Amino acid sequence: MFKISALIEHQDRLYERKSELKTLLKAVTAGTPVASSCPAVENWSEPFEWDSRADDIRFNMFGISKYRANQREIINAVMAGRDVLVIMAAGGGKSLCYQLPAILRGGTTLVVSPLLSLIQDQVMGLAALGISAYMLTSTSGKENEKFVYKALEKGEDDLKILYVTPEKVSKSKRFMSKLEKCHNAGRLSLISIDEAHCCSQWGHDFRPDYKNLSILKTQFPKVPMVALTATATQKVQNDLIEMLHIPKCVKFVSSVNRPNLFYSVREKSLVGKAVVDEIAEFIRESYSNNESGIVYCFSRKECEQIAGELRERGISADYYHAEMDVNLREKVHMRWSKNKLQVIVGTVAFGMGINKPDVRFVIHHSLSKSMETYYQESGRAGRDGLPSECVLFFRSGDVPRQSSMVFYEYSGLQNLYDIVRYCQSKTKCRRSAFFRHFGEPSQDCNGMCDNCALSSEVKEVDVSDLAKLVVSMVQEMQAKDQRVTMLQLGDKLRTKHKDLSAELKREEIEHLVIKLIVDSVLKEEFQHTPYSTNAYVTMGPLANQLLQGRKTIKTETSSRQMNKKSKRSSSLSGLESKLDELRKEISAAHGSMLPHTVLSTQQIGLISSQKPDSLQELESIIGKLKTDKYGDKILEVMRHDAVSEQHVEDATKDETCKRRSSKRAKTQKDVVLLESSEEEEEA
Ligand SMILES: Nc1ncnc2c1ncn2[C@@H]1O[C@H](COP(=O)(O)OP(=O)(O)OP(=O)(O)O)[C@@H](O)[C@H]1O
Ligand SMILES: [Mg+2]
Repeated sequence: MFKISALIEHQDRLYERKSELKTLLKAVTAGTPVASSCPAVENWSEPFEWDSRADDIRFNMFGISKYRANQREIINAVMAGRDVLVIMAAGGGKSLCYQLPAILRGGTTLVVSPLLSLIQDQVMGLAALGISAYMLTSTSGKENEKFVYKALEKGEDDLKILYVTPEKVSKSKRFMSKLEKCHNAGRLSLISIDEAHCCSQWGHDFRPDYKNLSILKTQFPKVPMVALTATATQKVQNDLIEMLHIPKCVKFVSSVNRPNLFYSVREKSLVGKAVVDEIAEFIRESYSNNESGIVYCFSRKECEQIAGELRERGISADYYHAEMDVNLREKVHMRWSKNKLQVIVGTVAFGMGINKPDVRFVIHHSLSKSMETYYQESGRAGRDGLPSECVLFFRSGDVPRQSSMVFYEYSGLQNLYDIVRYCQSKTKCRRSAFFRHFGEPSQDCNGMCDNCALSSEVKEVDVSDLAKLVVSMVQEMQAKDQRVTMLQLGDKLRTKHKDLSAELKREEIEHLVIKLIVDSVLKEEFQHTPYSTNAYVTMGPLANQLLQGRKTIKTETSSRQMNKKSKRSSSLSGLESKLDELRKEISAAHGSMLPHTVLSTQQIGLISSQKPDSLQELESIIGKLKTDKYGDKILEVMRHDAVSEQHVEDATKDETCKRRSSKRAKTQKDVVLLESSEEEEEA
C-alpha cells in the first residue's frame, strides 16, 4: 500500500518535471526571429533597396508613423521573395506585413481569409486608403466576379489585392484557372494565408477547406507565400509548414505578450443580479465615453438575459450568438463596429471576425475553457495598442458547468484546470501564466495585472483538516455506491458538520472542492442523461495521501479590495471628442466605411496633443492620403475648438475678474483698514 502511494507521488513529480522540461524546450525553440533554413546569415533588419519606397507607402498611404516589432523584417523577407511564417499576437499588425509588400511588388496579391466579415472589413479598409482591393466570396455579385476574372485573366484593370475564402481555392475550378492565367502572365506576385492556424487540427479554429491550400504552393512554387497567425503553439507551427508546403520558410515568432492589456480576476457573486450590477458599474465608472467593449457569457440564454439586464441599467448593450438569424447578427455587429452600440454580450461565437481595433474592455461573465481560448478572447481588447482591460468574473461553482462540456476533448479537463489555477491564484502574475502556457521566457508585467498592481495581504491558510472531511465524505459515499455533485457535497457537509456550517460559506466549500480537483486529490466523473451531462466528484489519485496526512492543502486568502472605481481609461478631451464625432460623421456619410478607418484612436490622440495648424503639419502626423481626404475638415474642427476654448478662457478670465473686484469691494467694505494683496486674495 505504502509502495503504491510512494509511486504515485513519484509519478506526480515526474509529470511536473515533464511539463517543466516541455516548457523549457519550447522556450528554446521560440524566441526572436528564427530563420529556419539559413540560420545566422539572414539579417532582415539591414537596409534594403526598397526601404524609402516602403517608408513612403507606410506613412503616406497607411498613415502609420513607425513599424512595430518585426513588421519591417517580415516585409523585407517577403520582398526578398522568401516564404514566411508569421506568428504575432492579436493586434500586432500582421495585415501590414502582406498589404505593404502587395503594393510594393506590383502585380496581384492573393489573400486567403476564413471569414466573410473579416474579408469585408479588410476590403473596406483598403478601399478607404485608395488601394484597389476586391473579394471573391459566396456573396459576390456577378458584376464583381466578372470584373475580377477579367482583371486576373487580362491584367488590364488594376487589381492589387484579391481576398478569397478557402472554398474558392479548393472548390472553384474556374477561379483556379483564372489564377493560373494571372500567374502565367507573371502577374501573381504574392500569396498570403491569413489566420493560417485554420489549417491545423491542433489550432482552435480548424477549417477543412484550409487543408487544401497546399495546392497553391504546388501550382505556383515560385510565388512567395506568407502565412500569418496569432496562435503560437509549436505543434500548430510545424503543422502549418508541412500543410502549406513551405519547409524553407523564414519564421518570425513574436512574443505573446500584450503589454497594453490589464488582466484581472474578480470574485463572482452567487447572486446573478449582483454580478450584472458590478459589470454595469464598472462600465459606467471606467468607460463613460461609450468606449467599446465585449461581455462573454457561457450560453445563448445567459447572453440574452445579461444584455437585457445591462440595458435596464442604462448601458447600451445587445447580444450576439450562433442561433440568431444571420442578418440580425450582422446588424448587431455593424452597430457595434460603428460605435452606435457600446457593448456586445456574446458567446464564443462572437469570435474570429472581430476586427475592431478600439475595444477597450473584454469582460468574462464566466470562465473560458482554457488559457488558450482566454488569451484569444481577452486579446480582442486593445488591438490598437492603447491601454485596455480584461476582467474575468470567477466563482468555483461555474467549473462543473464547463467541465461537463470539455471532458471529452483531448486534454479538455487539463486545459480547464489550468485556467482555474489562474483564477484561484491571488499572488502569481497573470501575465506569467500566459508566458508559461505558451512556453515563452517571462517578461516584466509592469504592474499590468491585479496581482502585480494591487498590494494586498495574502495569507496562506492550511485547510488540510477541512479537506480531509470533504474527501472522507466522498469516500463514504463512494463506498455506498452513491454519486455526489459538488453542490450536493457542500450541502451534505454542512448538514453533517453543523458546527462548521455557521463559519463556512457555500462559496468557500466550492472553492476548496475545486482546488482539491485541480490538485488531483479529487476527480470529476461524468454521466450522460438524455438532457445533459452531469459532473460528479470522486476520489482522485492523491486522495489517500491527504487522508494519511502526507499531503497538505493550503488556500490563499486575501484582504484585497478591488478598487472598483479605478479609472484606467483616460477620459477624452474636448478636442478628442470632437474628432471622434467627425470620424463618425464621415463614416456615416460613406455608408460602409468604419470610423476607425477614417482616423484611428491613436491618430486622434496625436492630433489632439500636437495641435497642428496647417495641412503640412497635419500631414506630418497622419500622412498624405488622410490629409488630402479629411485634412480640411480636421483643421476646421480644430479651429472651431480653439475658438470655443478661447471663449471659455475669456469667460473664465471675466468671471475671475468679476469675482476679484467683488471680493475686493467686499474686502474694502468689510475690513476697511486692511488692504490685501492679489496673492492673498487668490489664496
Ligand atoms: N506600426 C503600426 N503602428 C500603429 N498601428 C499599427 C501598426 N501596424 C498596425 N497597426 C494597427 O493595429 C491594428 C491591428 O492591426 P492588424 O489588424 O493588422 O492586426 P493583426 O495582427 O492582424 O491582429 P489579429 O490577429 O487580431 O487579426 C490596426 O488598427 C492597424 O492599423
Ligand atoms: Mg489579422
